[in-house]
Amino acid sequence: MTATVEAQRVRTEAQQAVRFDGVGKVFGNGKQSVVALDQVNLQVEAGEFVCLLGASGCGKTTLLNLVAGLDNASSGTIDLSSSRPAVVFQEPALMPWLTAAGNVELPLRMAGVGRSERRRKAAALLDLVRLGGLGNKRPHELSGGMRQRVALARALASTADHTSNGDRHKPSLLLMDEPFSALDAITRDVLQAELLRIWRATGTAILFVTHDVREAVRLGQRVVLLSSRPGRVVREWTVDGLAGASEVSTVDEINAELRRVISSHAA
Ligand SMILES: Nc1ncnc2c1ncn2[C@@H]1O[C@H](COP(=O)(O)OP(=O)(O)OP(=O)(O)O)[C@@H](O)[C@H]1O
Repeated sequence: MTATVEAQRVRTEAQQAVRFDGVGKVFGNGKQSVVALDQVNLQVEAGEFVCLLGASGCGKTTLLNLVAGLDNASSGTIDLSSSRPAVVFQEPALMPWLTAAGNVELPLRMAGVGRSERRRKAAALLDLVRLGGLGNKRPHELSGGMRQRVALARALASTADHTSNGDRHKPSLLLMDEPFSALDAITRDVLQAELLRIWRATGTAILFVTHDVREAVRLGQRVVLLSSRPGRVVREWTVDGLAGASEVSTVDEINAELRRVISSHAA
């Protein structure tokens, strides 16, 4: 009986990667204060791919920072059931003095993974992002798209359940903050397809911030729209498996809603 309850508890925990209840974030005090987020309610299931969309300054990055533990919420609760989330930023932010493999190994080293295991895992992750054989290159020897692949492999190393500290039942969570927006259109298109392949291969949950409605609909299973400041969830769409005319009409609908949100803020 106890074992069943325990199994149920683990399963329930594993079904959600992160949950926000009434989350608010205020920067500063008094008249100078900025309410970045207000009463955000959102849940990302284990293994789910959610895209967060909103106008510039609506609090998307703030929200990711709260999940990543880079900042604290002013109100509400964030229930993080995943192993330590990893963030992929617009800029890959690799250590220039380390090789690609060295960059991927870094979070493994910090997690206390032994040397030979680190090497093995870093090589496997570089293979996963199709950089097998380039592990000895330094960041300046790689293209922008390749550097972002290394950053993705490093994030996967950081969030993967490779430790023996009891995180075994926890889902992994990847936070991505406009990771492809600095890339040219062709590279972006290729990396979007790669990210979908990697998401399916790893089963990690992804919370992906973007300004780009097409990107959100192409990648996400669910698209969540935040209002302009303060950011609050105004609407969401299930976009899993959309194609052809229904994909086009959903993109149009989300674009119209995004424009409405932006203009209501400007008014
Ligand atoms: N450290 C901070 N101190 C004060 N205000 C901040 C701070 N960080 C963010 N803000 C403000 O909070 C609001 C939300 O910022 P945030 O960067 O989260 O928006 P965003 O949706 O990610 O924007 P963008 O799409 O342009 O990157 C903005 O008005 C911003 O100026």
